[in-house]
Amino acid sequence: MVKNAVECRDVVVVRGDREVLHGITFGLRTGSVTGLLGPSGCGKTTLIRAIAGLQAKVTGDVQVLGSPAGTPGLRGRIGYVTQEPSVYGDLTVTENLRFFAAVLGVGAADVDRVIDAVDLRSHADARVDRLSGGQRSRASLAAALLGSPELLVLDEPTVGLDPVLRRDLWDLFHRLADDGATLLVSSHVMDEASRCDRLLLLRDGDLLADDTPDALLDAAGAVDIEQAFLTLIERKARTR
Ligand SMILES: Nc1ncnc2c1ncn2[C@@H]1O[C@H](COP(=O)(O)OP(=O)(O)OP(=O)(O)O)[C@@H](O)[C@H]1O
Repeated sequence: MVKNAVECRDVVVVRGDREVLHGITFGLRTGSVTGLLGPSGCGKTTLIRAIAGLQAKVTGDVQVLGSPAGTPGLRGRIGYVTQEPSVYGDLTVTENLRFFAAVLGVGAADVDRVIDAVDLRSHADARVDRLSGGQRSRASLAAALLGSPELLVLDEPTVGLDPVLRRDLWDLFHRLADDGATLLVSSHVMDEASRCDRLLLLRDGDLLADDTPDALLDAAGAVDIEQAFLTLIERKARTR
């Protein structure tokens, strides 16, 4: 088994005529939940897309499950949830999942498993365009869970969810990691940080920190991750 599910080395990404990631290096340990945190526009989606193999103009090295990102054989081994719902509005939750299961060549039994995993059983027969925003994003997450991918890259999966659902989803992420999956979960909500095994703090395309939540708090002498983030920014500004 590869020890790190993802290895990024000196990753630079240009979008339009701007460099938006400036040389990012980190690894994601197999079987862990890593939070990718940082303010809007700092490059979280871009980094996730680079790992999913969907981002143009990437230089440096992005290794995913032992192969370069974007290698065709990786497709069925990665679950990627974008910020936009990736399910069809005019189909029910179950119809969507049966369709994606067929595309992936995954058995129908998996459809029931993922519906229960995201707690959508009561809306399994509802059309997706009649679901709330949070229910729709859970339907997208369910689609990404089909086939039990080894790596899950989730772009802000908990936006718009109430605290109980957010807690349930984080519990699900940890259960998946306990079963061996590796998860990278982006968020701009700093209070989600404590739920992660490890954190990547991104700012303006640079990696400010790569550590456990506790180690980050200790290093910054902070009581919460938001304060730790601000302390790290101030320290970085002083060393410039
Ligand atoms: N299609 C694009 N063309 C050019 N620049 C882009 C494009 N998409 C994003 N960018 C720029 O790349 C930078 C990083 O964007 P990205 O979407 O990765 O940030 P983010 O941290 O995910 O933000 P958010 O939390 O708001 O989703 C931003 O400055 C953004 O303006």
